[in-house]
Amino acid sequence: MDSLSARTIIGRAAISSPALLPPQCLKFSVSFRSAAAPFLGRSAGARSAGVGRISCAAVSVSTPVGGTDAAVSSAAAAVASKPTVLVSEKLGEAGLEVLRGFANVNCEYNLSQEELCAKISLCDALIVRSGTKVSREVFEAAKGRLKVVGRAGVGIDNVDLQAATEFGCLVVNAPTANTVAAAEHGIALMSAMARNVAQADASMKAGKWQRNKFVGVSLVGKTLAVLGFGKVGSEVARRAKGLGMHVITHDPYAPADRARAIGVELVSFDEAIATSDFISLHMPLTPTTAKIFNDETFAKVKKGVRIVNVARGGVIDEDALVRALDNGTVAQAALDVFTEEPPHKDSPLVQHPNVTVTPHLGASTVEAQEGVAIEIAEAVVGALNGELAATAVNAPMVPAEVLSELAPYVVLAEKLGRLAVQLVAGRSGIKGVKISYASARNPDDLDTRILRAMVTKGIVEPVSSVFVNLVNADFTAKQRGLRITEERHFLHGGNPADGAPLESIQVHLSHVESRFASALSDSGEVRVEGRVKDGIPHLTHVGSFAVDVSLEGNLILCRQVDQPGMIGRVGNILGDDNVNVNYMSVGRIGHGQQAIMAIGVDEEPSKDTLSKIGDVPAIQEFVFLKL
Ligand SMILES: NC(=O)c1ccc[n+]([C@@H]2O[C@H](COP(=O)([O-])OP(=O)(O)OC[C@H]3O[C@@H](n4cnc5c(N)ncnc54)[C@H](O)[C@@H]3O)[C@@H](O)[C@H]2O)c1
Ligand SMILES: O=C(O)[C@H](O)COP(=O)(O)O
Repeated sequence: MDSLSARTIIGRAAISSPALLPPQCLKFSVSFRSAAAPFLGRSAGARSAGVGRISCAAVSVSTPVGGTDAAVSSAAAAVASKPTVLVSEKLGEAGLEVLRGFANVNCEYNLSQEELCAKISLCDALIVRSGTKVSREVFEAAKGRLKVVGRAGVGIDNVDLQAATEFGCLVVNAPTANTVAAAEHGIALMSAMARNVAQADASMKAGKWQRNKFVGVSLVGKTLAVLGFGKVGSEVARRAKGLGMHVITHDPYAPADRARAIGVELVSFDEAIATSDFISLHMPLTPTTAKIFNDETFAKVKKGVRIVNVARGGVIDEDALVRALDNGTVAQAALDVFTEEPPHKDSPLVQHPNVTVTPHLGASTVEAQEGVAIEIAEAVVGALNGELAATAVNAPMVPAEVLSELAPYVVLAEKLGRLAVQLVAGRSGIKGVKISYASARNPDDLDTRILRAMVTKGIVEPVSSVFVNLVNADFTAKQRGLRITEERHFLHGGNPADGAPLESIQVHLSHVESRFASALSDSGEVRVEGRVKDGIPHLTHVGSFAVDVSLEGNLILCRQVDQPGMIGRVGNILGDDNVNVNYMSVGRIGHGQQAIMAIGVDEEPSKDTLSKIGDVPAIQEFVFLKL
């Protein structure tokens, strides 16, 4: 019988029958449902470690042959006071040591989904890598006991965050410790691909000596496009420069000076893919980057390009890549990640002679795994102790009454952040963010932490793999070089007791270029303002223009010369594409002068429909924004 499938009772140890076990190793299991306070609470006895030997197999205690009942129950009490952590994938020893100093640790690898569900209600924390699916069923099966899921790595696409939040379970990750390992693997794959190392190795092991067949290409002097200039991408760029490559990068949200600092030029996506000999992918998998490499993109690359992917399989349409390899558009590919992992063994991509593959090894170095293990173990222990986790990825913590009052403003703040970031032109980068709140409340009575966090979330999430909440918002902003300032405008004359907590929120992004020039204020910053009307967030200003559109669905902003018939023309174009308009407003400078039309739409218009809107002669500029 293993320790986690043993009978559980709350608050005291349930000792399994000695008759079923060797007398030297009595096993028992306990539940800590009461040990964790509301937010993962502080478990008082958790640090007072043990009587007896507590092994990696969690709640396993040895007692000498003939040990007294008192000794057994004393050991039981010590174990009962510790939380239980299930580690479901291989974790570095140093991290296990940190965990063992605090908790009963159970390492059980390769669990099926059913086995994981069967054990989880006996665990306070679960630590995984990318191979364990922490689905809604797992949270349901935990029956409220699971307090923390620790992801020993960056990507948390294998954890159902929505379910975690619903079940009050904090999710933490280890975002930095495997950066260098991933970058090194990218460089290793690029070099191995260019020199046919894997193919030549297989050929020799098959008894052949094919020197002419495996002539490679050189890296020196070649152009490498790094797509995604975050933690891993910038380390790849640095290393590639050391190999004598000309490195360019595309990252719509990376500050230009960070790229300049290491001698890398920021270019547009089309320029990057059209001019490079090698492409290395380092962006997160988001709705925008999903299948960003597809038939259309491959048609624009330099013929014979070589592609490396150590990011996420889903950023490439794998069928399109096979076609591009077959017709020579792409000469070679080196892939560490796949849409489905593991991929089918007969996958035409994996079996393609011009493709080099590794089974998601980017983070798999001894050093990275030790680093990740320590990082995640400390985060999990801190969280079980009720401390704020800097790498938390879900679960905002705000008193219920504050949350309920601010609820519609929380939505407004996130949507304003989302709008603002989408209005920024590709290459200008974002550094300064100013949030202005107008309110009749005494500034001391207004807790804006969650609003600031939500603006940060709106700005960061659409463009990265980072998940932002109240816990990690400031940390994330700082890490990404965002300087967020807040300003409060006290509205005299209002009655704070009767009124809403806020009149309006403005988000300003300074020193950026905009995709929609009208979003720039007189002082040259992207500016959007919103209010809550009847509980619904509305956009009320874009740049210097007043508009009024509810922030639901998606948004089209058009600047045009004020003239009759514009609403009808654009409405008809959208109607022809079955796109439902849910809200529309026009704000203008003066009669017959410039005006801005803000159109809320339920569906996403096709490219063709958007270009028809752009073709309306009176429309000077327009932009489609996802809320
Ligand atoms: N293979 C592995 O084992 C392994 C290891 C570590 C990380 N990863 C993956 O690598 C990726 C990058 O990780 P990171 O830690 O550098 O993340 P990061 O958040 O530091 O960097 C991602 C960068 O991509 C940029 N970006 C977002 N949308 C983009 C777009 N449309 N085009 C170009 N750039 C865009 C962001 O601005 C950001 O700078 C993630 O997908 C991560 O899961 C894989
Ligand atoms: O997102 C990550 O950190 C990497 O993809 C590594 O995943 P792994 O921990 O399963 O190796």
